[in-house]
This record gives sequence, C-alpha cells and structure tokens, in this order.
Amino acid sequence: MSEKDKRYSVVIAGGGSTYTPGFVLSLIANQDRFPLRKLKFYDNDAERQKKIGDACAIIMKERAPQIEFSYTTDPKEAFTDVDFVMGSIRVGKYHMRELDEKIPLRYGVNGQETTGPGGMAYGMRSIPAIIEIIDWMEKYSPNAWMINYTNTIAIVAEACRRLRPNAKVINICDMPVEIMTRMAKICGLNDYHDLDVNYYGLNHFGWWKEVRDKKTGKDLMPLLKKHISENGYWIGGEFDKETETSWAETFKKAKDCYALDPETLPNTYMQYYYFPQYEVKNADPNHTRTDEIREYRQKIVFGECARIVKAGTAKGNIWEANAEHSNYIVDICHAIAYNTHEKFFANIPNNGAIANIDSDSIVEVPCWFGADGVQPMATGMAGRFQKGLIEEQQACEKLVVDAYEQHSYTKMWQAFALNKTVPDASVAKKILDDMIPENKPYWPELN
Ligand SMILES: NC(=O)c1ccc[n+]([C@@H]2O[C@H](COP(=O)([O-])OP(=O)(O)OC[C@H]3O[C@@H](n4cnc5c(N)ncnc54)[C@H](O)[C@@H]3O)[C@@H](O)[C@H]2O)c1
Ligand SMILES: O=P(O)(O)OC[C@H]1O[C@H](O[C@H]2[C@H](O)[C@@H](O)[C@@H](O)O[C@@H]2CO)[C@H](O)[C@@H](O)[C@@H]1O
Ligand SMILES: [Mn+2]
Repeated sequence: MSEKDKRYSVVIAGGGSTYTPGFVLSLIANQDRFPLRKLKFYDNDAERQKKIGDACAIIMKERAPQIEFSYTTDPKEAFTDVDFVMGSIRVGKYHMRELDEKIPLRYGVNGQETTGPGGMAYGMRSIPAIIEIIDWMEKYSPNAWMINYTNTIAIVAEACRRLRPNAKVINICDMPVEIMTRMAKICGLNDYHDLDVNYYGLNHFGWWKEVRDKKTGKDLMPLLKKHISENGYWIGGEFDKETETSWAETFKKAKDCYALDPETLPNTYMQYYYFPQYEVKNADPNHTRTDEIREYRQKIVFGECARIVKAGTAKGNIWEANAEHSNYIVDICHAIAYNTHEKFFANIPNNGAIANIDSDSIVEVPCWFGADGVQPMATGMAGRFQKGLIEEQQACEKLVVDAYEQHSYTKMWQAFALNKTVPDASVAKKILDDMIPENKPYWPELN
C-alpha cells in the first residue's frame, strides 16, 4: 500500500473523558483526509470508559463501520499497532480537580485547574501517568506519535523534556486556536485557519504580537485591539450563545488584561496572574468550575451516552457540530501523517524561539508540524514585562518537576511560594500541607 492510501490506527488515552465523543465525531468527519482503519479507547477506569465506549460503538457502527472499534483497560492491547495516541487523561478525575480549586481558596488564593497551586498539584499528578503511557507507546508501537492534551501541559512538557527527551510526544493546548477563532469572527473571517500570527509565551500564559489575514496579509491588530479594548474576546449573538457563564466572564475579562499591555493581545489565562485578587473575590469557595462541569458538561455527555445506548442509535446526537478542541487534534494528526508543514502551536524547549528566554525553558510558540514532528517559529524578543512574567512562571514549572524528581518538599513549597498567584510563603505552605494528604495516591512522597 502506498503512503497515499495508508489508513491509520488511533488510540484515545482517557477513553472515559468528556471530550472523547467529540474526538470520535471529528475523526469520523475527517475520514476523507485522515482515514482510519482502527480506533481504540484506553482508560484505567473501566466503568467510566464503558459508558462512553458503548455509545461510541453505536456511533461508529452507524457512521464508520469500516473502522475497527474497541475499548480496553489493558495497556498492551491499547498501545499495540497504533500510529497516534491522543492523550486526554485526568489523573484523580474531577474529585481531585475540585480539591485543586478549593484548597487554595481556603487561604484566599486563586483556585484554578491549571494555574497557581492547583495547576502545579495537577501537573505533579499527571507526570508519572504520562511517562507510563509514553513508555507503553514506545514498547508496543515504537513509530507512533503521542499528541497530548493532558494538563498541566507546561509541567507535563517539562517532565517529558527531562525524563523522555527523545519521545515522539507533542504537548498541545486548544486555547490559542479557540481565541483565534474568536479573533477571526471579530474580523469577519471563519476560524483560526484564516489567520497568520506571531504568538509567544508559556502554556496558558502568552501573547499575540501579530495577527494577519492569511490570504491577504492585512494587519488585523488595529481592528482586534479596538474590539478587545471594549469587549475582550466576547462576541455575543449566535456565536456565543452556548458559551457557559464562567467562560463568558473569562472572554470578557480579556478586556482588562489587554489594558495592561496594549501592544499585544493576551491569552485569556493571564487573568489569573494579573488579577488574582479579583478572581478570588469573584469565586465561590464552595462552588467552583468543577461543580459547574458536574452540573453541565459531565452530566450532558454521560446523559447523552446513556440515551444513545438505550435508544440503540446515535441519530440526532448533541455532537453534530464539531468542536474546536477535537478538530484541532485531528488537524495535527493529519499534518504529521501527511507532512503538511502547517503552522499550529506546541509546548517545546525554547532553543531560541523566543530570543531572550533560556533555551531549556518550555515555551508555547507557533510551530510547523510535519512527519518529523515540530519545528518552532522564531518569534523574536519577549517584551520586558513579558520576560519578567515568563521567567517567574517557568521557574515555578521547573521547580515542580524538580520536586517530582527529587521527592523534595522544599522545591514544591518554593514553586508555590514563587507563584504570582500566592501572596507569601506561609500561605504557600498551608496550601501545600493541605494538598499532600489528598494527593498521596498520586504524588511521590515529598521529604
Ligand atoms: N491542553 C488543553 O488545551 C486541554 C483542553 C481541554 C482539556 N484538556 C485536558 O484533557 C484531559 C481530559 O479532560 P476531561 O475534563 O474530559 O477529564 P475527565 O475526567 O472527563 O476524563 C479523563 C479520563 O482519564 C482517565 N484517567 C485518569 N487517569 C488515567 C490514567 N493514569 N490512565 C488512563 N486513564 C486515566 C479517567 O478515568 C477519565 O475517564 C484533562 O487532562 C484536561 O485538563 C486539555
Ligand atoms: O473548565 P473546562 O474543563 O471547561 O476547561 C478547561 C480547559 O480550558 C481550555 O480549553 C477549552 C475547554 O476545554 C472548552 O470547554 C472550551 O470552553 O474552550 C476552551 C478553550 O478552547 C484550556 O485550553 C484547557 O487546557 C483547559 O483544560
Ligand atoms: Mn489548554
């Protein structure tokens, strides 16, 4: 069979994820450009995965019967004969996410999934699980690529850099393309594919310094700056109709983040670093994003899967409209499979991509994606303001991986104490001391 006719085998690690049905629908929708012969799910929670797996089996039978579909909790079965691993696991599931959010809030510190102490706690849990998956992939399918969404991406990527430097793993985030689709709509274009950008920073910690219409080359920054200074990334109307309340607030808050540096356009996550006191004041310590997800996304996804299984058909399912999150990972697999050299974003060792940042820092920058992986774009110099922020934040991310490697309590405490979201070292210690017993099943013992 020629390369042109090749059909691919994909395993979704985290088969029980709320995003899995979206991945399946996007994969099916892209069969003309990224054809599959096999699709598998892997999860370490058989019961959770079965609920999603049984519904997806029906979707696959109805829409793509030519693709062999299965789900398993056995790593050998999961990772044998695959070309791509899509990483989407959440170690400790929503129970631990809730604690990541609520423990810092006990002490008046921002409680968020991937930023501040919560993000560092979550990253520490993800490291061994991702390393384990990489090792299985390399053992059972040595030519495969892992495209990983599993958070906390910056910490996972730093752990990959140190512990598995040659692994074929690419750590990605959907936030830049989600924001770019908003930018495209603001400019009367369709989605992120229509824009050519210069963007730099860390994961959930970055700035656009150039946005152009890909077709005409027109500078879109003046138009975007005007809109964002008035509305943030909020668009309203049909496009924002389904946006959940907390995400709506986030897109609107970008207006205040933009005001702090009107030369660049901010990633929405900057709100947690620029305005931590505001975030805490607006948070309900007894009802955080995890509660919202339990009430909405998780309930809807698992409810819909149960409905499909009961009806024995997926006709009229809620995932008809493709989500950015799942389309993006399929776009990336396609770019690697067909060596397209399209420009997306990856979290990779800097190596000069941001000229005045250490070469061994993990940075998030535009990269060209092809059969040999990713080639970063040179983004130029970080501004003085950004450079200061980046260096503080990336030191926190490195300290977490130091703590993991050295089983060091002090390094983890330093990581919390240094973070911009934490007011002082005694508060950092209280948060860490509350987190340690809760994370006992997942973290190394810290001495
Ligand atoms: N990078 C990004 O931009 C981005 C965007 C969205 C979501 N995410 C990430 O995607 C992941 C999934 O999110 P979700 O909200 O759907 O989570 P979820 O809790 O619904 O699903 C995660 C699944 O992972 C499984 N799991 C946990 N530990 C595992 C392990 N060691 N091995 C195999 N499976 C394991 C769980 O059993 C669960 O079924 C999270 O890491 C989330 O942070 C990343
Ligand atoms: O609070 P959540 O679980 O809804 O989202 C956390 C993730 O947010 C970013 O991704 C998506 C999000 O998954 C999706 O629901 C939507 O609202 O848009 C966001 C931006 O594309 C973020 O990039 C992830 O890393 C977070 O895990
Ligand atoms: Mn992300």
